[in-house]
Amino acid sequence: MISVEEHRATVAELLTPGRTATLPLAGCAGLVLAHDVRAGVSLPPFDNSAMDGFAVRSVDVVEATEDKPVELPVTGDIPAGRTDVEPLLPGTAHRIMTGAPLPPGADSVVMVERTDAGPGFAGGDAGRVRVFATAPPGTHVRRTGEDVSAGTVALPAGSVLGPPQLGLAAAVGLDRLTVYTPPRVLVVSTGSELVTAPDPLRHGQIYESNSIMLLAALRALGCEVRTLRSVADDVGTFREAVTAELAGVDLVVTSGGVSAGAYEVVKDALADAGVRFTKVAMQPGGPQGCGRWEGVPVVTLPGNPVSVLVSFEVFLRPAILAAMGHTATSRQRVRARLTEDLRSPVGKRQFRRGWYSPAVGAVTGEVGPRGGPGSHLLAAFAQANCLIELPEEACEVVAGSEVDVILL
Ligand SMILES: Nc1nc2c(c(=O)[nH]1)N[C@H]1C(S)=C(S)[C@@H](COP(=O)(O)OP(=O)(O)OC[C@H]3O[C@@H](n4cnc5c(N)ncnc54)[C@H](O)[C@@H]3O)O[C@H]1N2
Ligand code: MOO
Repeated sequence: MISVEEHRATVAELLTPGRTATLPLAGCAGLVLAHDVRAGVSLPPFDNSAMDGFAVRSVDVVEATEDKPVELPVTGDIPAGRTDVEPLLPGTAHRIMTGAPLPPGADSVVMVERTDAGPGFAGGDAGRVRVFATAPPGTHVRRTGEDVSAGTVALPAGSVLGPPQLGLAAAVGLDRLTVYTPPRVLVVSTGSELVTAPDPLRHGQIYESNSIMLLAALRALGCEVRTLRSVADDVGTFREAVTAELAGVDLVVTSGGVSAGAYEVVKDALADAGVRFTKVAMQPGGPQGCGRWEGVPVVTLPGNPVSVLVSFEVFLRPAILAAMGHTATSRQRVRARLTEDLRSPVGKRQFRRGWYSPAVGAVTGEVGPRGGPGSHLLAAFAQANCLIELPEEACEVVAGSEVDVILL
């Protein structure tokens, strides 16, 4: 029997390093940047106005007050996007809009509300403006390079490309980025008892559910997923079905057929072909395997539905995130007070499904189990928002004690 950490490390090794690709920005959301990205332009690229108003020389309005406004002739109009801005002569003002380039000679902006033009430039005399307030140098001016300087690293390698990171890439003039691409995964559910809905069930058959769980979990990480939903417990059939789908696949994930029975199709097909089968000291998810088959990484999960999803959380999710360049690969963990007594097998780490209620003020959060330890209890998992992790040495954990909780 190997430890959770040993198997986690073996699975992680199998999946690194990740592939990279240069993709249009729209295809990069949620992915991780593979190289440093330097800004091709400064942000802002030019000194510009932060307000709708009038570009002035600060010295010209140094005496302006509500009672004694300074009146200036308006000799220019600068909407955003204007590229041929004339210099501002001393003793004059230019109408200027937010984002428009500051005219040479101007060093500040008076917002329109501080003039007789008023909001929307609806009032006053279009040829002249009365300014009611001073505008010391730099007032409402957004300086060139204040946000990013051209040539500097705007986004370091390893950045997770969420909305602000992608916005920044676009703002510095990039249309594509080199990112770690998510693995393309083939999910294979094995079991001669499996039927896919809406076909009718005969006694002894069950509806196949593992592949959709794995598909959802993998897609949530950004993976491309294909599924084989019910491959019979026959070595020849299994090999043929999987081989036919292997082209372009970076990872095969199977469920079922790995324990100690007589029809363990995954074990029988792959044990002599490069996949190592082991027992991990955990519950659920004890029987596990991983290795390469025809050069493609394969991770074999036990068939019980809860075991599948717990195994995904414990082994596959961190390994896939790491292969995608993420450094934060763990779920958020918290300590919480247990609301019920729990029993756990000594020598195995137990992952119980639970419901976590967050801390309120100084009181620690609470967690209660959802369903028993059985790895067939999928309905209970569907009511859970966390896993309660009970260590190998735990045996009886009494209500009120603090336990580790993994937030899903
Ligand atoms: N003698 C022993 N028996 C078992 C052991 C053991 O150590 N010694 N381990 C038990 C544990 S723990 C697990 S977990 C299971 C794992 O068995 P397999 O990986 O071989 O899985 P199967 O037998 O194929 O299936 C187990 C269970 O899950 C259902 N199943 C399978 N695939 C699906 C699917 N795609 N959708 C829905 N349900 C599925 C299947 O019908 C079985 O009920 O072995 C224990 N036995
Ligand atoms: O190891 Mo099994 O996954 O307990 O049901």
